Amino acid sequence: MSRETIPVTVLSGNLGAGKTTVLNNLLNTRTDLDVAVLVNDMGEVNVDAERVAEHSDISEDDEDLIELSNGCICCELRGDLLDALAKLAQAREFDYLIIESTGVAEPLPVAQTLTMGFDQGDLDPTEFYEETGIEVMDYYELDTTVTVVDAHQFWTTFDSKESLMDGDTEKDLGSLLVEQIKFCDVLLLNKCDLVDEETLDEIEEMIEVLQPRAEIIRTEHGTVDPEAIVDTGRFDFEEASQSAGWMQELQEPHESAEEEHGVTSFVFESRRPFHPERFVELLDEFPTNVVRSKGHFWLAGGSEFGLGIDIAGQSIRLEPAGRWIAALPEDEQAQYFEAYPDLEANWHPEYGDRSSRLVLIGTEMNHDELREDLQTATLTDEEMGDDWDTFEDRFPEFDLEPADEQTEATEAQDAEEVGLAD
Ligand SMILES: Nc1nc2c(ncn2[C@@H]2O[C@H](COP(=O)(O)OP(=O)(O)OP(=O)(O)O)[C@@H](O)[C@H]2O)c(=O)[nH]1
Repeated sequence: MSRETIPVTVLSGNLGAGKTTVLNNLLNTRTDLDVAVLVNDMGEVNVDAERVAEHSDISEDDEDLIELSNGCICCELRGDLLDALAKLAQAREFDYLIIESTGVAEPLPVAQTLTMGFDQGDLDPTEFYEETGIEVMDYYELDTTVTVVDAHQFWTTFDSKESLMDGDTEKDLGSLLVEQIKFCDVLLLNKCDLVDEETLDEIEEMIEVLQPRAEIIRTEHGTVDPEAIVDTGRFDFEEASQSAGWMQELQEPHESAEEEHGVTSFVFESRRPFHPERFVELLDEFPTNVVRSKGHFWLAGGSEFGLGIDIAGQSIRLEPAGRWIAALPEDEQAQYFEAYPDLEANWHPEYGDRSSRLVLIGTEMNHDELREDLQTATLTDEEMGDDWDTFEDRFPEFDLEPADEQTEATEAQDAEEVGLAD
């Protein structure tokens, strides 16, 4: 396949709607396209990029996977986005680009950045651009904008708008959802497995009012025919640039996601395991303004493997996140030490690589308080010396096969949607 410009699909959608799931499904569906991926994440740790690397053929060291972390490509990282794309196109040839934006990204400014390059009112030219003069439009062409909507969380997120209507001009996740719905060529109404038919019809009616133009596709677990979102040719610059928001967006200076939506993120890291009972209690009462949390953690008593955690709104999903390197046979450990030179520096003499790392994203979060709550759910000095198997444990049991027989497929089957409160 050869063309003058590389077509681009941009995936947007609220926090936890299923963008990474859609992307991974797409990458695992064979097409004749050589696809490159750019993943943007709010946190300083790009968990989404890690999950793409884990669940598809693309690895994190691969030049096909570009990560932009610690900010949002619709606001403070617009210049970085342009630089990264220009450098990527210069470095290698590929057929198609997919961009996964953060859950707080507005698709309209992302589309403007891709179609107008540095020619936007408030975007300062970067050093790279000053030196090379390369414009993103020399290489790329926006093909399809896709918004993934979480059907299960739809009304909760949508209604959160009403509480802020009383003269409060600050934008909230509800208005962000509306913006994401309004600006797209294809809308994937995802998580349909969690919602009854009647509710789905109601949601669709509302979406059609907000967005009469887009194709709406109902999906479960992000499964969609690639042809519906890749190389559709649906994005129309003329039409988009005449939309009410386009000019307004160009005239207003961009605020960061934090200023505009009150969204912040932070990373919690610990080299101590979580206490199974206290951590469950914390998750049962998890503050509702933590909209999204993802990462992996170490649970006292679970010395073999880490657990992946994925909280999106009210749903908590846990799955084995792979065996600790410290739990592998010595010859396999040696291979990891060779491949990852940094591993040794972070190796604990007794516990090896066992640790927890969670990214939390939310609105108006009190970082110190949350950090302290999480800290309190890890073992105390005294408990570190106790027999960890005697702690009460309400976490689901996961059986992993012996290390050498373990496959990604069996890990995926082991994922459990949990209601820990039950
Ligand atoms: N039941 C159900 N769960 C889903 C579906 N799609 C995705 N999920 C789960 O929802 C959670 C969030 O999915 P992601 O793909 O990470 O969502 P995202 O939009 O990339 O999230 P952010 O990058 O944080 O904005 C994960 O635990 C998924 O496994 C679905 O259709 N049904």
